[in-house]
Order: sequence, then C-alpha cells, then structure tokens
Amino acid sequence: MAEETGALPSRSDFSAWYNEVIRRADIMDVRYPVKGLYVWYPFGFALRNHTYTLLRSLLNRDHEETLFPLLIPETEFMKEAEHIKGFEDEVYWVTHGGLSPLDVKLALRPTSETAIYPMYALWVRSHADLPLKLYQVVNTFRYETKHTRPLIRLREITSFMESHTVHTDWDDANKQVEYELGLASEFYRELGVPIIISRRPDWDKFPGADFTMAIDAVMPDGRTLQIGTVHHLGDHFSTTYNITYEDVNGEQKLASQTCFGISERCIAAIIAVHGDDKGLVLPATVAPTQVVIIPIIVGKRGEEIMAAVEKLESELKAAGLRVKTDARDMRPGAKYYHWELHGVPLRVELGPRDLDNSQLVCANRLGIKTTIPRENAAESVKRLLDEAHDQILDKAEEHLSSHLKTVTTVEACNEMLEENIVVVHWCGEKACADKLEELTNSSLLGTGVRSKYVVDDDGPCIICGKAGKTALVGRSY
Ligand SMILES: Nc1ncnc2c1ncn2[C@@H]1O[C@H](COS(=O)(=O)NC(=O)[C@@H](N)CS)[C@@H](O)[C@H]1O
Ligand SMILES: [Zn+2]
Repeated sequence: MAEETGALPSRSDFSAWYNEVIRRADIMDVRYPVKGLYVWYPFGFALRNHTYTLLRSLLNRDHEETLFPLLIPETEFMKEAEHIKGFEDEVYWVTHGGLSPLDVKLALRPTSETAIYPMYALWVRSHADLPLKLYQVVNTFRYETKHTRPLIRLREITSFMESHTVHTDWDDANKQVEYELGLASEFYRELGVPIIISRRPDWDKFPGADFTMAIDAVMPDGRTLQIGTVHHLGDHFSTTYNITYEDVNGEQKLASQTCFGISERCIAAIIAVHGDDKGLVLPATVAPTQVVIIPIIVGKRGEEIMAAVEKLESELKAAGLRVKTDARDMRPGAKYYHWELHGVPLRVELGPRDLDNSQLVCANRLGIKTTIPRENAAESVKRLLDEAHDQILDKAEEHLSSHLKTVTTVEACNEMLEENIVVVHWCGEKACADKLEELTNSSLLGTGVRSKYVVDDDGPCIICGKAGKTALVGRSY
C-alpha cells in the first residue's frame, strides 16, 4: 500500500490515532461501500491469522472445530423468547432467492445458537455423548445502530469465534465457564493484553443466559472494550430446542450449556493497548514479521554484507522465526520508520563494523538496543524477543493498574471516569445502578471482579450506603 511518511496523530487523541494507524499500518481498508463492513489488507489479515492460530491451539486442547451454516430459518430463530428479544433489532434477513420470495425467510447468523442447537438436539442422545464441546470461527452479522468502528464495532464480524458446549448438569457447565475464562486469560497473556473479568449485571447478560462473565480490556483513553464473554446458558436453550439425554439410570434429562465468544476485538486490543506514537507494537507471538534485518551498506563492502545478511536470514528462518530483510535502496532511517509503524518486535542491523567484530546490533520496538555476538544468533534473538514480550506486557499492566481508581463518592467517580475505570461498592439494587449510571454517564460493568489490581470486598453502596460489594464502573466502546 502507499508508502506514506509523516507522523501519526498523537495517542492522546486515541480515536484519530486508531483510525490512522489501522490504515497506515495496512490493517484494514475502511472504504468498502457498506457501513460497518471493512476489508482486511494482507498484512492485517496475517496478524489476524497468527492470532487465531494461537486461539485455535488453545481451544483444540478441549474442543473440536466445526462449521455450521450461515442462514438460519425464521422458524428456528424465533423459538427462544429472550434470545429473540435480545437480537430481533440486530438481525439481517434474507427474503428472496433470486426473483422468488422465500416461503421461510432466513436470518444471517448474529451468533449461532439457533443454527447449532437444533442439530445438537439430533446429536445428543445419551450421557455418553456428553460433554460435547465444539467451536467455529465464522462471520456473523449484527445491524449495529451505535457508531461502527473497524475491528471494534462491525456489522459483519469477520472473525467471530464461538464455542458452544453441552453438559449433563449445571455444575459441569459451570466448570466449563471457568475453563473458558482460563483459556481466555492464557490467550490474552500471550497477546500481552491485561484483562479484567467480572460478572455482568443481570440486565446486561446475554439474551437467554443464566449469567454472563465478561472479559474487559482498558483502552489508552481509559474506556473499556469487551474482548470476550462466557455465558452459562443453564437449560434455557435445551428446553427450547429439546436437547435431552438418557442418563445412567435411563431417565431423560435436560442438558446444560455454555457459549463463549471472542471476535476481532482481540486484534483491536493488541493495536490499542500496545501501540504508540510510532504505530503498532506487536507481541512476537502473533507478529507477521518478528525480525527485520537491515543491511547497513557503506563503502565497497556491499556484496560482503549482503552475503552475511542472507546467511543470517536463513539461519533465523531455520530456527522457526518469521524474518524479513529490507534491502530496499533507501536510507536506514526510512526503513526503521516503516517497520516501527508495522510493529515489528525486533530490528537487527548488520554493517561493516558488525562484520569485523562478528556482532549484531539489535533494537527492540520499545527502543531498547542490545549488541549480541554473531554466533548462536538465533538463540540470542529468541531471548530478546521474549524480553521484548515481557516489556510490552509490563507496560500494558502498568497502564491498566494506573487507570483503575477506587472511589467512594459520585463526585470522585465522575472526575475519575474521564480517563479511568472506577471501582466502587454497590448494593446490587438496579435503582442504585441506574442512578449511578445516570449521574456519571457510565455503565455498571460487573461484580465479582477478578483482577490482581482489584480487591473484591464489601463496603457501603456508593448511592444508598447499604451493604454493598465491589463493582466495576466504566465507559465502554
Ligand atoms: N458488533 C460487534 N463487532 C465486533 N465484536 C463484537 C460485536 N458484537 C459483539 N462482539 C464481540 O463478540 C463477543 C461475543 O458476543 S456476545 O454477544 O457477547 N456473545 C455471543 O454472541 C455468544 N453466543 C457467545 S459466542 C463479545 O464479547 C464482543 O467481544
Ligand atoms: Zn444501593
């Protein structure tokens, strides 16, 4: 794509920075002529594929991958009352096949419960069929009416991982909820993205669920981004779709279920949480290019240097690293700018002096420079990549912890919400939550807060003073 120069907007104007870096770092092209639909550039798609390869490797320990149809007949979609209420104003409908109107109109899946569960009802017959744990990575469609934004709020969610599990009873399903939360925690640790887990208030749970556990990240502007959810579905859907099994005593039992979703918001989190004024900062675990070699050609030794660079590149590739050499005829500084914008975790410079001293000068994306010996270069580079990962994770943890504020008054809450997420005590009454949300233009995000930076304890409700519990309050995307 076009090689532009010039600085990005400062990160202090996060929205402007984000939109510009999505374009300049070749992630997505937002010019597609349908609102809320965007096009992956190859580089962005490579980042997406490495990220989802990681997600699949974690899911495949305990689930199997499959693929269900996109189109859902209205007859199936309109079965679970709460689910319908939750999605009826977001669903796209297909009403014609060619020129002929369809006798049953078809929904484009907004999520796939109503596509999958009629099939689960056919597949699940006996306790021996349980637990059943399948997932798929598909595109889903939601007619979002709020402000759409690439990777964050789409009308076509291009990379919607949805896991749907079936269990013999409520407790076994609850164990699966905890398992999925552990999986999501490992996934985001590998991405260097700190998360806060909490239980959404009942009025915000997934339509048709018993309860919803949410995974939130904190954006540079202090707003939260919900980057995953795990829902305990109880037997709501198994009742509606008749997912029953014969138990060990030969009795027919209703199954219990969970579902778990992560979308390309996980890519948005990598970009937003780690990025800086120079552009992307990518974790080596998912960076399309982990190392870029820059030959420093001076004087008459060009050939000798290029030979050494080619040797180094093939050695690093043989060690399983994703390496590129930038031998373009341009100033090294312009090359540094390009690869920093694209978030490459490590740059290796090789010039005449390095040849003579049998060394390599390495600079990680946070600007830390290290000179390493030429021999065992692959080992040293891997160590530098691990150190770079720890550094970006520490930086992100520092940002999260410094943007979590505990307050006891509405005034302090208002003040802190400008750039932080807030921890309060709440009695659990919706009336107090409504009042707090109205007075502070925020959302009550959840209770049962799980974060190493939050003490989940008791205290007087910030609104009514009655006995309350720790709750998270924030403004979200
Ligand atoms: N319009 C959207 N654009 C991008 N990501 C979205 C959008 N809507 C939801 N998501 C992401 O998708 C995740 C799962 O969506 S959900 O509605 O919460 N849950 C489900 O649909 C369940 N069936 C689990 S798959 C959310 O946690 C959120 O991170
Ligand atoms: Zn209260």
